[in-house]
Amino acid sequence: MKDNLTPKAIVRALDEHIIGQSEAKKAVAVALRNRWRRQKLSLELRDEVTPKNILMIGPTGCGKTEISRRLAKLADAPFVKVEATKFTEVGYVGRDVEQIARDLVEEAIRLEKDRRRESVREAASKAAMERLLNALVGEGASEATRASFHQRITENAMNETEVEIEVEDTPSAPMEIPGMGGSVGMINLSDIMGKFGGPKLTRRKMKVPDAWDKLVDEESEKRLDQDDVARTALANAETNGIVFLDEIDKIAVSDVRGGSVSREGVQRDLLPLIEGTTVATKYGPMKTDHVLFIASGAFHVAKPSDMLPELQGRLPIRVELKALTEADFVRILSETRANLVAQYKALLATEEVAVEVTEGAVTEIARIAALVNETVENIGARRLQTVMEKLLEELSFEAEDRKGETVTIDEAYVREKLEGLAGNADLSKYIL
Ligand SMILES: Nc1ncnc2c1ncn2[C@@H]1O[C@H](COP(=O)(O)OP(=O)(O)OP(=O)(O)O)[C@@H](O)[C@H]1O
Repeated sequence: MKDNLTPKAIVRALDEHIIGQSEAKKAVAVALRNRWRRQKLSLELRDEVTPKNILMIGPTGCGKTEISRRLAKLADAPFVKVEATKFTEVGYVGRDVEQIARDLVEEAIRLEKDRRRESVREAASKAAMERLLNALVGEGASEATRASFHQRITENAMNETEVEIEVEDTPSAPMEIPGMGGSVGMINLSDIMGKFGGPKLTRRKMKVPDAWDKLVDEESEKRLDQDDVARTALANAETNGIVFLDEIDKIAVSDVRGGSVSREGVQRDLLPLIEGTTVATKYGPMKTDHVLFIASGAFHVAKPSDMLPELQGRLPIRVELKALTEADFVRILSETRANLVAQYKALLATEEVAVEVTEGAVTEIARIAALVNETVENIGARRLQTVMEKLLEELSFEAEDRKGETVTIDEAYVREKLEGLAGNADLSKYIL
């Protein structure tokens, strides 16, 4: 983690994307900084300092996931989101919660590979191009022919051409080893194959751009030190991993139909993971002691005190997030980086349609989104997405006929497209 990511710097960075919710931002910023601080301690003390996990309480669509995801991105930390209710489904067995740790490691592997691919990209691209050219013109072709095909490929002139290349067989779905139960026994067939005489090769026909991607991928993989990737990723998951446990309130409440046992069961199963345990993964054992858990829920029905006392104790930091208001919606649409308005503008600009959205239009969009949330169902800022999509539906479809035009979206435009829908609860239920 970068030294300059102080709590204040983290909050500032989050402010660029998320409106309000300052209490939650502060809490996650401190939690993240504490990890950096922990790394500075003596080994003896370092082991004693465990993360202070966070419980976020707030209605749907108010920024709980977004804050956590952005935090992880900022820190380059492996992040997984899990719905706690997933484990109450039929067929659930206690050990399934360990899959969370395995997913975290997989995510860490993905991050680590992405990071390292950059350094092998040049060599991998070169080798991939050689293989692609061999497949297209044969190994014996003259330098001139190769050069001419090379140029056509890079100029996208061969995007529709099909080519047959020899590639590693992509692994089929993981195979379960009978008797080992749950996902512990999930072993990838290709992992076994890899251990016995290298991967299987097959010939496959595909379009040139797909072949290119596949070959670059293979050539990059070859150049990565897989053992070192696994070692680094495992350590990264252990010290920097963040798990977002959504809908924790849904497993806290008792169920009159007898679901309470399994819900309490899930809480019990989650406990060791949060307290710190060692989970077997395909890259080696992973300790969960220092993983940061952010649990979240609306807690409309259940209260945090309905959770098992041990679990409550493991989520010592409580923050409340507020429901978003019409004024927040205006700010989300105009102040956040890469906001929805900017996104639609950029998308339509690719078709040479210039879109201008007036301040009045933004206010009106926010008003309608808040109105529909109030009359139909409050889904928070997610409503902005459905409203914006509806507003621009027609223009998005007809863009090809409006090349070169500038379209101004003002208050009247928004009213014309949306007012009838917003005023009618039945209609907006289906359409907005
Ligand atoms: N405070 C906010 N500022 C900016 N955008 C927000 C804010 N809250 C939510 N959003 C946007 O709304 C969408 C949904 O938000 P998010 O995923 O954080 O919901 P949530 O609070 O985690 O709800 P749930 O518990 O239902 O998952 C995201 O696309 C996010 O960008």
